[in-house]
Amino acid sequence: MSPLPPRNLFEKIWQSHLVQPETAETPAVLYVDLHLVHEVTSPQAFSLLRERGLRVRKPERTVATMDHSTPTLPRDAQGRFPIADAEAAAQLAQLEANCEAFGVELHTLGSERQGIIHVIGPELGLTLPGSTIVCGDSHTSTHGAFGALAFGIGTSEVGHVLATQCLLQRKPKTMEVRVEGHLRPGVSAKDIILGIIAQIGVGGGTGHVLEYTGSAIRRLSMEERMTVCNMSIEAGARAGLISPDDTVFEYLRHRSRAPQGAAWDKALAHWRTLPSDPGATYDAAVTLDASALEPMLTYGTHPGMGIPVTGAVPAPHDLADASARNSLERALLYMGLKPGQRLLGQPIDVVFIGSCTNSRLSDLRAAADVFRGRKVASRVRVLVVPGSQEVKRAAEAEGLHDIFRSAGAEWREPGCSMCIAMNGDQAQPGQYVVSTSNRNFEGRQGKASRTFLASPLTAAAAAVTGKVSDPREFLR
Ligand SMILES: CC(C)[C@H](C(=O)O)[C@@H](O)C(=O)O
Ligand code: SF4
Repeated sequence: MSPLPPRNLFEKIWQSHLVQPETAETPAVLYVDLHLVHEVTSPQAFSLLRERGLRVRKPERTVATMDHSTPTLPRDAQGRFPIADAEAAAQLAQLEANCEAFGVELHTLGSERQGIIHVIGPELGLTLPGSTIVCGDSHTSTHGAFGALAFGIGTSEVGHVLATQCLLQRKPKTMEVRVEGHLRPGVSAKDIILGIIAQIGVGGGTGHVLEYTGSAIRRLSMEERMTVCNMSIEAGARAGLISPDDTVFEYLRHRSRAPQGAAWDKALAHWRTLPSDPGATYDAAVTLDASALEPMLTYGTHPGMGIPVTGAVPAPHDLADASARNSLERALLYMGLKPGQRLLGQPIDVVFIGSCTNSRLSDLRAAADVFRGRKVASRVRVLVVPGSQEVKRAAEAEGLHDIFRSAGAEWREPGCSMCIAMNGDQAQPGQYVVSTSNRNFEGRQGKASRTFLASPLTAAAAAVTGKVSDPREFLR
């Protein structure tokens, strides 16, 4: 008997969840282990079930939270949540009613485990290696950090999954993204992923599932791995994942919803079979040298427009391709930046530390290290928004909130907040925001606002100087 050909992690998960293979006419049918739900992309999906008289196929494999439209200010004197507008209020009320009617677990506003969906899934121990996870949200790729195959899906697919616990999907291709070498001080996981996207472009991963490999990835903590996988979608990829190892298993051990006792031992034995086999191949491959990376900053209006923070903005006339030249010209006009300009010293107005990319405890600690004993620059507004109630409690237990507040930053309640500005937390027209989130699209953080994406360290450095700064000058 000939041995099985080596398989990569994606192929193993795909094959073990395949209900029906794809044909020329129909996509594959894939079983979904975990369906995560939030208020923005679920209302129409639940309406679809109502119209058809369907129930949720597996409520026990469906978990919802409120995150996008939730206020990050506490209850007012009357005990009411300061919800931004009628639309936000309607979304939140609908999710509550839908979860109640369909028997879905909901982490409602103000409850103990509420937070950004991609922060609470891992925290609760719901995100497991080798599983398939979907959510009506593009940053579902975050869960790939655990060696799960995690897809962002659209609202109609949310309806399909609610009704059937299955997803129709064409088989993606695979791409190995190998990152070797040691990160230098002041360079973080966020800089790795901004570096990768700057290299391969916002379309570089299209049609592929990325598997991040290499010694630099192996050394990352669980939270850092989530930062990297989170932005896979910004490279155009269908998903991003990392073969699971002891870092993953140690993170999950004793999480409330992870398997316990004998079930844990059994799960662990299975998880150890998941990593890509030696000799496994991919449809494409790229490499990045972590030791050559510098702290990164985006200068434009998509996440691929990134440069080292010490670098100069590229000039449109240097680009041969007309459409690339046009898009750069447009981006620089929007951003109010000049070709060839250095970004160091560029004045900024707002700093946002939060989002499913960088709102976990280690992110807040990195920022707090810069703020400790320093003040936010005058006229700069700083919002620090933990990713979940659990992150908030943990940060407060070690006094991080005091550090932020003494520096002059606002310490908020958990949610998506100024990552997408759906809850009223927004920058003003023309303002420059250094943001630890994942998208710098036009108007995303407020009408006509301008976003520089960066790591928590780089964002905090800008907060205390009032301008784009090299975070390496603030290392202690
Ligand atoms: C609102 C939601 C559908 C959206 C997404 O899919 O990613 C949001 O989370 C975002 O980050 O832009
Ligand atoms: S934090 Fe931002 S990127 Fe993440 S789910 Fe919320 S809006 Fe989307």
